[in-house]
Amino acid sequence: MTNKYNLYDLGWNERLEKEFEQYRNFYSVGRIAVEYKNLYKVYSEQGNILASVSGKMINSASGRQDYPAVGDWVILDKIKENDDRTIIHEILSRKSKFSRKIAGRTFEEQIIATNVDIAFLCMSLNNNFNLRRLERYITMAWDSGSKPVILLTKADLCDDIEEKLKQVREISFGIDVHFISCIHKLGITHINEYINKGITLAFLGSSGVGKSTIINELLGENRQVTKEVSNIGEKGKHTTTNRELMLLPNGGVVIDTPGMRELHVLDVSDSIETAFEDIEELSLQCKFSDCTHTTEPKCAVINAINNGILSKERYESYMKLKKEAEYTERKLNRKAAMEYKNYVKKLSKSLR
Ligand SMILES: Nc1nc2c(ncn2[C@@H]2O[C@H](COP(=O)(O)OP(=O)(O)OP(=O)(O)O)[C@@H](O)[C@H]2O)c(=O)[nH]1
Ligand SMILES: [Zn+2]
Repeated sequence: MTNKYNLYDLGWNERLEKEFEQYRNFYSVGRIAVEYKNLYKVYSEQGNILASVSGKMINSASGRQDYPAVGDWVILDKIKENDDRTIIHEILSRKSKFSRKIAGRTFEEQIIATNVDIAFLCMSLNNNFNLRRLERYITMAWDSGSKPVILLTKADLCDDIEEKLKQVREISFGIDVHFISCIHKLGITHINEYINKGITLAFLGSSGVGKSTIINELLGENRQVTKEVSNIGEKGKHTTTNRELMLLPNGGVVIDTPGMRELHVLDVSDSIETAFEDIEELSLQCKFSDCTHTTEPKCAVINAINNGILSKERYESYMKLKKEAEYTERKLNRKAAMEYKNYVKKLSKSLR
C-alpha cells in the first residue's frame, strides 16, 4: 500500500469522529475515491486499498442509494499491514449527495457523489451562457445539500461581463458569483478563498466550459491527470481517465467523477421553490391560494410577467421544472418519498 492519508486532510471532522466511535476498536475507516464495477478504491490512514461491500450490505440494500459512492466515508474490516483488499460494512451518514433518478420500472436513485461541501457551478461567458441551464444547476446544487457558488468562466472571451453578471445575479439569490479567466490567470484567487483543509469541492457544468483547466490550475505542481489502465471495470474498456477524488496542495479535496460533471436535473419540487424564491413570493399574492399561474384571474405571477417584472423564460422554466417534479414524485415509491421528505426538511433547516 502507498500514500497513507491523514483523515482530516481527506475531509474528516468531529461529526464523523463521533459516529465512528462505536466502530473504532474493531474496524478501520476510509473515504471512497473511485468507484469501479462492484469494487471501490478507498483512501485511508493505512493507504489506498481496494474494497467490496459485505454480503450483509448487499442483502439489506433496498436500492442503489444504499451502496457506497465516491465521497462516502465507509467502515472497513480492520486494515493490516500489506492488505490490498478489504470489505465495506457500513456507510457513515452523508452530509450531502448528488444523485439522479434512473427511469425504470420505478424511479431508482443513483448516487454520483456524496459529502461535497461546495459545488462550483461553471458556465462560460461565451456561447455556453444560458440562464435557464444555470437555474437547473442551482436547483440541483440545493437538492444535493451542498453550497453552490457560480463561476462564470472564459471571461477573456466576453465583452459585456457586467451585463452578464447582472443577469446571473437576478436568478441566483444569495449565491456568490465570480467571473474568471484561466487564460489571463484572472479570478482563480476567488476559488482559493473557499478552499480549506478538508473542504470537499466539485465542479459542475457543460463539457468544454473549462472545469479541467481550473482543476489543473488548483493542482499546480501536483498536477495529476491520470490515464489509468483499468481492466477492473466493464469489459472491453481499456483506458479510462480517472480523475477521482484528489487532494489539492492548499488543502481541499476535489471530487471529479465523469458523472459529476454534467448531471441532469433533479426532480424535486421543494428545492425548486428555493431556487425560484421570487416566483414563490409573488404567488403568495395570487387571488387563489391554489393558483396554478396559468388562467386564473388576479394571478400575481402572470401580472408580473405582463408588467415586465418577471421574464417569460424564467416563468416557463419554473413551470417546466414543477411539472417534471410532480411527475417524478408520482413515480417514487412510498419509502423513497418518505426519505425524500425528511431529507428536504433537514435541508431546508440547514439552509436557514
Ligand atoms: N479563452 C479561454 N479558454 C479557456 C479558458 N479555460 C479553459 N479554456 C479552454 O476551453 C477548452 C475546454 O476546457 P476544459 O478545461 O477541458 O473543459 P471541461 O469543462 O473540463 O470539459 P469536459 O472535460 O468535457 O467536461 C480548452 O481548450 C481550454 O484551453 C479560459 O479561461 N479562457
Ligand atoms: Zn397565480
